[in-house]
Amino acid sequence: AQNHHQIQNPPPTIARFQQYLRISTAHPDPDYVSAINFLTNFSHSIPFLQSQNLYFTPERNKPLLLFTLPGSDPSLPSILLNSHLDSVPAEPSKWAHPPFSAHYSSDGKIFARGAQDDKCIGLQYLEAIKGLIEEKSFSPLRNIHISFVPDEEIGGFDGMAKFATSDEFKKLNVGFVLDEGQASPGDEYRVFYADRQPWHIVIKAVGMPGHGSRMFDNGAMENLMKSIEVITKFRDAEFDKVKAGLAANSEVISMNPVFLKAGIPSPTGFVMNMQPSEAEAGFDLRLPPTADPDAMRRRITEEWAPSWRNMTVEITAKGSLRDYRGRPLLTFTNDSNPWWSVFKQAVTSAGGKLGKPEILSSTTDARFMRQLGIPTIGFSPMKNTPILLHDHNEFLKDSVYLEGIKVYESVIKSLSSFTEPSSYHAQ
Ligand SMILES: CSCC[C@H](NC=O)C(=O)O
Ligand SMILES: [Zn+2]
Ligand SMILES: [Zn+2]
Repeated sequence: AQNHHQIQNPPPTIARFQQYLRISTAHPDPDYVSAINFLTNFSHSIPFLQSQNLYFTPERNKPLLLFTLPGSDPSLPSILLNSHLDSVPAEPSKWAHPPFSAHYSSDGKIFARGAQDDKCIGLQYLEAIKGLIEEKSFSPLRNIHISFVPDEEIGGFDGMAKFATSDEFKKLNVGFVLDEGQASPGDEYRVFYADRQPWHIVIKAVGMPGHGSRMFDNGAMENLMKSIEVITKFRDAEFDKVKAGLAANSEVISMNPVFLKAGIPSPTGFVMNMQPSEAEAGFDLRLPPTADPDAMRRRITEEWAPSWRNMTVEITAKGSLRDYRGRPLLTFTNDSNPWWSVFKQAVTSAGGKLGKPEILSSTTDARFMRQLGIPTIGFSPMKNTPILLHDHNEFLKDSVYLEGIKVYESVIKSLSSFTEPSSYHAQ
């Protein structure tokens, strides 16, 4: 039985989280303006915090909100805390509570699209800064920037991609970035040092059309089905490594069909006795940061879409696999990266434990900062929480949310006040 009791008088911190969650920034029609107004209003209660809106599209319909808390030594590289404003859509009829109602159940769960991905972290950054300033013992050395960016869920091309390559961004002199991670069902927080790189692949087959009763070679459907067989073998081999415990999901190459398009339409569906002369399939492929992209391209063109079988393929890499120096897009999580050590220590001293650093299965805006060579860690402090991003009934528990604010207070305090990477940068 579903719990329909709702907590009526939430504490202000939870009420603010609910308010942010009630603004629908779901695609395809995200209300960025209301989200930014809400965040800006809240920021007025935080002393010293400066804000600006940035626009990178000619229509100015995809605003980016940037807060800055000035440090006492602005010559040091700054830290950036990033979250995205947008969400994926939700199917309300499949949810126990409306996805934009932020229902607060009597067992402390806040249900909403975006509760985990990733409105929690955006507001937690601000709450942490507010908490630190109210304590009065907070005096950051470095500038702290907090960005709320549009369009992450659709690739970030009009959001973080444009911001990261802008003059405004360059002026921020960012030395270290925290971006979103994922919930952890266990006791340890998860932490991510790389994303996988998405490729969109569309394979097209052409072939002889003919009567549905005739058996002949080289029909478009037959050619596409042959490709799908080969691709399925590759997919199984990759997935078997995961099933055998030899690799994590995010350490292999994933390849999943996302659309099939063929057939001759008729008023009642498809013409059933004609073999079509064209057929098409789309795939979502994800490469771990150390994969060999050239070998992958060869495999696709030679084995999956061979021209001798009248096949063509379009491969669209949604970003790059290497940074501007030609190095894989990954952030070191060892002592060679002083930011990492400070971050880890700060989580620990707030009573948190970090799991083994992982590659993220999916793809975030972090890749645009790693592309610039800026160390970037994916981290959303949610432990003992089922992974519900992009799922029905996405929720976060109040206690987890509040504990996350404490973790960020510790992390922000440590990162903004340590000195070492000035020399690290200068060398
Ligand atoms: C083409 S980049 C797509 C980014 C997207 N991010 C979150 O889900 C993803 O599919 O991983
Ligand atoms: Zn996200
Ligand atoms: Zn997402």
